[in-house]
Amino acid sequence: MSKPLAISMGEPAGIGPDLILSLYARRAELDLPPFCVFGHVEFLKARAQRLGLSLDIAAATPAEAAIVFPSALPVVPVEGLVADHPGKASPLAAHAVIQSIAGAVEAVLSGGCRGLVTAPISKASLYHAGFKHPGHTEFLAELCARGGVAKLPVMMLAHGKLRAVPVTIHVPIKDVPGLLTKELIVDTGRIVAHDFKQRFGIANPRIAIAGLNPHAGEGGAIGREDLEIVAPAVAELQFEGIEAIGPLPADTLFYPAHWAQYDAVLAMYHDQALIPIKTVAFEDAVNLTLGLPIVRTSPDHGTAFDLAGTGRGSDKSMLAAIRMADAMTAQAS
Ligand SMILES: NC(=O)c1ccc[n+]([C@@H]2O[C@H](COP(=O)([O-])OP(=O)(O)OC[C@H]3O[C@@H](n4cnc5c(N)ncnc54)[C@H](O)[C@@H]3O)[C@@H](O)[C@H]2O)c1
Ligand SMILES: N[C@H](C(=O)O)[C@H](O)COP(=O)(O)O
Repeated sequence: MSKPLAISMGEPAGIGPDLILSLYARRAELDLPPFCVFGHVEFLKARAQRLGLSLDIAAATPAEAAIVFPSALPVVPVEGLVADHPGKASPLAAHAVIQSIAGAVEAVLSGGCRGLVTAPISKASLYHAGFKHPGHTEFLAELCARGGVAKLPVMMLAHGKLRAVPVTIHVPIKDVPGLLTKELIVDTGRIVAHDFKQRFGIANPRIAIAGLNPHAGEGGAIGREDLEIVAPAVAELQFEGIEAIGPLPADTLFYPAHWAQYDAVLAMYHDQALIPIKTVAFEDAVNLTLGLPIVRTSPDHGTAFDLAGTGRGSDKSMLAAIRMADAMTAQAS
């Protein structure tokens, strides 16, 4: 019997539980691999009823999940309070949201599950409850840390061959130039090269590296970071044998004939990477974390509070996240 994927339930007031339930309802038609949700049985039953989905939902351990999956949605119970109030996020749910992620990660690290798919969290609600991490990406690095030392987590959004990696992630835009260092770009490029080889079978990925400033600084006339930080990082990666190209002007990097020459684009900040891919592939792109000892995928969208509990949200990106995690961990099933 194959090992299940672990799915964290995400923000209970958001769209994540809806997508998990609607995909589970179509498991046979979609030929889905077995998965278990780290969450609350009663909450998921209430949401399924609200959505008009007639499903069996049962508490299970990861070891039982693959057997239970054909007849009932397996739920690994987590601690904490969760109520079915779509669109109305409460910091009271934060403990359960965090326990869901932590439990799912532990199940993958211990070998009970083969990969992690996370449903969207409400970052503002978690911050309000004292959560210290900017998002999943950074929290996962801490959960996977060995010997107290967390590795650099790398965010990548992917749709087909279009893959974009922000070097700085969840930070204020005013802080980006100060946080951008040659070492950070080189470390990110190394992790991308390593994980492409290990997880995607691409031995020598071509990595385009965007400039920070308009026109990649125009020879230093429009900001010096491209000359003094990005270009030396590209040179260092090339010296190490990694096919890095740049700094390239970011505004023209994402027209199809351009990015299609590369396996990944390293962008200097969050929106430089995410706007192009969410613009062309919002319903289909997947968010992955590289640099971890586990496979983690997620849909590319957030909690969509305006759609939670309505059944009108698209489950395509969540489906793509499950399929990608399944494909990346097939050998472990
Ligand atoms: N992986 C994650 O955990 C993750 C990812 C992105 C955003 N977020 C969080 O989600 C919250 C809301 O963020 P936001 O409003 O910027 O982005 P959002 O993606 O939740 O919503 C943006 C717009 O896209 C629509 N949308 C989102 N998902 C959809 C779907 N599946 N089908 C149809 N339409 C959909 C929404 O209705 C809304 O109009 C924030 O707290 C943010 O931090 C979490
Ligand atoms: N930056 C991501 C996005 O907009 O899609 C999102 O915030 C998710 O980040 P985490 O996976 O770190 O929660």
